[in-house]
Amino acid sequence: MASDTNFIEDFHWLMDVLQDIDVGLVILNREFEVELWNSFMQNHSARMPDEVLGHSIFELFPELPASWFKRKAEAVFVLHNSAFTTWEQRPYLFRFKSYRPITSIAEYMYQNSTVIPLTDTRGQVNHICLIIYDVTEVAVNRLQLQAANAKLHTLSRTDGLTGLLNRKSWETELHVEFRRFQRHQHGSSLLMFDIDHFKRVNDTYGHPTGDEVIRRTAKVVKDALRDIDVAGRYGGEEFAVILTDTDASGAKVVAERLRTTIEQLTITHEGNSLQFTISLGIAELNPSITDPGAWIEAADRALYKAKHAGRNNSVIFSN
Ligand SMILES: Nc1nc2c(ncn2[C@@H]2O[C@H](COP(=O)(O)OP(=O)(O)OP(=O)(O)O)[C@@H](O)[C@H]2O)c(=O)[nH]1
Repeated sequence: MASDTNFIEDFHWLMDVLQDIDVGLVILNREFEVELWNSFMQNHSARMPDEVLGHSIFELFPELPASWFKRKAEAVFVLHNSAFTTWEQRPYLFRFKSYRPITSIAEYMYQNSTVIPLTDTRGQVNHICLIIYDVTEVAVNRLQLQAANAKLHTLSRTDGLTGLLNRKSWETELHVEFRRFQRHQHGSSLLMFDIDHFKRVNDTYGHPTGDEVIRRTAKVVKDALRDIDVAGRYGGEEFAVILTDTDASGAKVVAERLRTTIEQLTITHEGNSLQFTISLGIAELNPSITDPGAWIEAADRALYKAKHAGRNNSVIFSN
């Protein structure tokens, strides 16, 4: 008799603990009807046990992917092994709102979950227990770190003033394009251009206006190019563009479009109003260009010719 009383007391204590524990506990039968619903589940779903007990979990929570969950649960019923799902595989099983203050960026509670088999006195598994862990803090920290790393990666590749690729990452792209040419021998051209008499812009209007001229030039480049073209800020007021699948005559069309757009641009900055021009050099890749450095040199030589021919024009490289 005493041991019966102890057993009942132990059982009640155990139930109290399970009710109040800070993880979600749900017991389901073979029909996926809820047989236990602890206070964690109650609080986060705002559904009382009498609303859920005896009802199918899929009818109660349509967001729970039924066929996926049944497959997972079936393995637990049959093999008697536990199954684990992380928030990275599925952010949540139950769409509970996230209330934690530090996690304002998480609208919903991120969850890990385990499904464990419940063996009866005959050694059979006719019930499973679904355990839900709130891992919102871990998930949000991880996601913030990933976002910060992605941002850092982008920042390390781009030029702060213009948002174009910086010289180092642009040169990496040039090497990639050069290797692609060696394999496929497709047409590919390099455009290098430089703002004419830029020193005068700085000297006349000041450095901030000079910076604005560089920024606006970069914007013209971004607006004028196709997504596959790769533009970079090569130096102070020098820009470089890889025009993929473009021969010299195609590159000349792009160059002239850039040149005339910039020629027609009027920049107004800090009370200054000014116009400016650019000079461009074009070099189409051909088998006599044996490395990326020689390709840049060819475009640079064409640019030099454009400068010496009076500026505000574009020149195609020829030996
Ligand atoms: N405002 C500003 N000026 C820069 C920046 N980077 C380089 N410069 C200036 O750009 C000027 C380049 O002058 P030069 O190389 O003599 O060429 P230029 O005056 O454009 O003359 P040409 O190229 O021969 O037409 C220098 O005065 C640099 O100080 C920058 O980020 N911002």
